[in-house]
Amino acid sequence: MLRNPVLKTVHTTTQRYVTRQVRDYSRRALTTLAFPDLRMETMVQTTTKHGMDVIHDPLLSKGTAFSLSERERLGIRGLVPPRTQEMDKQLQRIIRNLRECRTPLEKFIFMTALQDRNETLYYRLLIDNLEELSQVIYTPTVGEACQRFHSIYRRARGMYFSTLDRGQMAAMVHNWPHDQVDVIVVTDGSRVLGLGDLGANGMQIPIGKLSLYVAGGGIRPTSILPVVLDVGTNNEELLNDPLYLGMGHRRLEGEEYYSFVDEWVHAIQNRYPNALIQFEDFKYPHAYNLLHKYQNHICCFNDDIQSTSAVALAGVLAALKARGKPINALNEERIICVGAGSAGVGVCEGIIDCMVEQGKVKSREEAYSRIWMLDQHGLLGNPHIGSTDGTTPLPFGLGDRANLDERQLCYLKRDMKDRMGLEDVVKAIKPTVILGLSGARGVFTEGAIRAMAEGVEKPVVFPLSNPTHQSECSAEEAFKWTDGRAIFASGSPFKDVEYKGKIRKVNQINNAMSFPGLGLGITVSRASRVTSKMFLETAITIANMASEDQLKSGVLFPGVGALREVSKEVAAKVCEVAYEQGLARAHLRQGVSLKGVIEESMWSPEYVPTIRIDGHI
Ligand SMILES: NC(=O)C1=CN([C@@H]2O[C@H](COP(=O)(O)OP(=O)(O)OC[C@H]3O[C@@H](n4cnc5c(N)ncnc54)[C@H](OP(=O)(O)O)[C@@H]3O)[C@@H](O)[C@H]2O)C=CC1
Ligand SMILES: CC(=O)C(=O)O
Ligand SMILES: [Mg+2]
Repeated sequence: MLRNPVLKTVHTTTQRYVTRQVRDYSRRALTTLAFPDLRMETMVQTTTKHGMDVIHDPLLSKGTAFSLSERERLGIRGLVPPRTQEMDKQLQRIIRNLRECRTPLEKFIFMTALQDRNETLYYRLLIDNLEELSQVIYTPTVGEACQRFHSIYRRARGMYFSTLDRGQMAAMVHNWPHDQVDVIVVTDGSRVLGLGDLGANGMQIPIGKLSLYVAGGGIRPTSILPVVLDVGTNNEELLNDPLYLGMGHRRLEGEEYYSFVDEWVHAIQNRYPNALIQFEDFKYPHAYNLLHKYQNHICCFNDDIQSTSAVALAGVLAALKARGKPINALNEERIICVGAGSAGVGVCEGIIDCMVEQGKVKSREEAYSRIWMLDQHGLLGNPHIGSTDGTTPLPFGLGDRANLDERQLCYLKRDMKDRMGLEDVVKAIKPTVILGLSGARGVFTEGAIRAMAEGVEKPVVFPLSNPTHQSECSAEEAFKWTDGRAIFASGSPFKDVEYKGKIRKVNQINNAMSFPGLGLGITVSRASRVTSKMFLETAITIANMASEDQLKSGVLFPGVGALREVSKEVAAKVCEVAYEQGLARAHLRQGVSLKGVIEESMWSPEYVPTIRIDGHI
């Protein structure tokens, strides 16, 4: 009889399926530690494949590392070079070849080819060189890879649902070859990083994000699913490019759009009811509308809104600590946010939630008064100031600000002139923190940052837009304009800067620091929903990870190189919240250490000692 509560609750399916799960080497740790009833010490993976099919399956292939007896058993004797070479030798060769690639895009193509040949080796290489290679498979290079997707396309990965597939999605989801999917990243490609509408080319984003789930969060490579919802594109260049691989029509909008997404959500829910769905790079306001539509009904979140908010809040809290202030003094900050879209509003909502939670503001309205928000027209201010009748009380006519929605209107400053430029806003309010989520290169001007630096000893300057060339300012500019005093973080990596003979530390604030841990925590606890408390606690967890010495030197929290460590901490906190909020469906035995379970649950890229054909001994 099956007594594993996770398998019992989650997979109300056949004995054959459950047995396959338990035999899966990569789940061994989870079932062993959390659920000793199902202790399986097997080191064997079975397959129905044979010969070349084994070698060409990236999830099975060991390349040159197949042992002689395995080669015999799997019918691949003579199909690979004779000398058995273990992973360390393979890594040496791969790294040598990778270093010979001349451009970041060549490295990207090289990494993709490796992933297509041998996923175990791909993830080993990625984990061992996470800081360097995250810049290849993720931001900034992934941006160029998306722009060039239709030119560099080689091999299928992930699933596409297009307008050709209306009415077919429920059947189509069964084309995906894996019965268990834990994490899905889905985009409609409408706002890819700061690069705009890239249509179906956006597929590289879910693929890159999911690689980080595996490498940084220990999610199994067989349990991830990258998805593009191809609802068309409004990108003229792509529409006119004969090599473009997506649908050649303009984007669906309105009811047609939302019913398309709804069909997909239902189809996915039907096949993978427990999978975590991450909405990624949907343009504003679709991003918010979809989040609000689904967040209380399925296990989902929006990465740009929510996990960006967690990691940006972590950065701001850690910056308070670096300035010697307690983290519950957030309400004393004066914050400018340049960008009033999904990420800008999402990040500011997270800051507001935190101020309210800290109890130092009397109301949510008071918290809003601490944040000044700008969009591409300038400050969200009072359109009546400066007119002949500057005293007309709002909301009687917002003029051409009427397009702002209720989320953005909360930040509107009735006592300040609408559309003030950044430098004027800085001079008027003397900010302590400036956040960039605009996707617009260079909007943190020299004048604005210099003016900010006059009013605060340690200005917190976070240009968070991606990829690098869309950043609101560079690290070098920020340190130069603040005379080296900035506490700096960017969305894509910059190198540390030497200014006046001293190394100034650059931090990376990217949602990649939070979503792998979140996904791990959700998967281990089998939480049914993702809640705002999970993001708040994620932020506090990350904010508390740097040592005093690191904070003093300008390091706010560990970098991408330490992502697995960060993910363990985040996952433990997310699990804790899931149990506290009654959302967890995996039963933990009394006395079991949560961190221990999480650590043992993390998939690690090692070749399974023995691969065998199903049914053979
Ligand atoms: N570091 C990280 O982890 C993350 C970074 N990001 C980055 O944030 C950026 C924005 O993403 P997102 O919010 O989803 O995009 P949206 O398109 O939803 O929002 C962009 C916002 O920026 C405003 N904007 C555009 N140009 C300017 C300008 N010149 N000056 C001031 N504001 C401007 C827009 O104003 P208007 O509405 O008037 O057009 C809009 O409010 C992207 O570059 C993305 O890469 C996003 C998520 C995570
Ligand atoms: C990092 C990320 O999700 C973005 O720039 O959109
Ligand atoms: Mg994104």
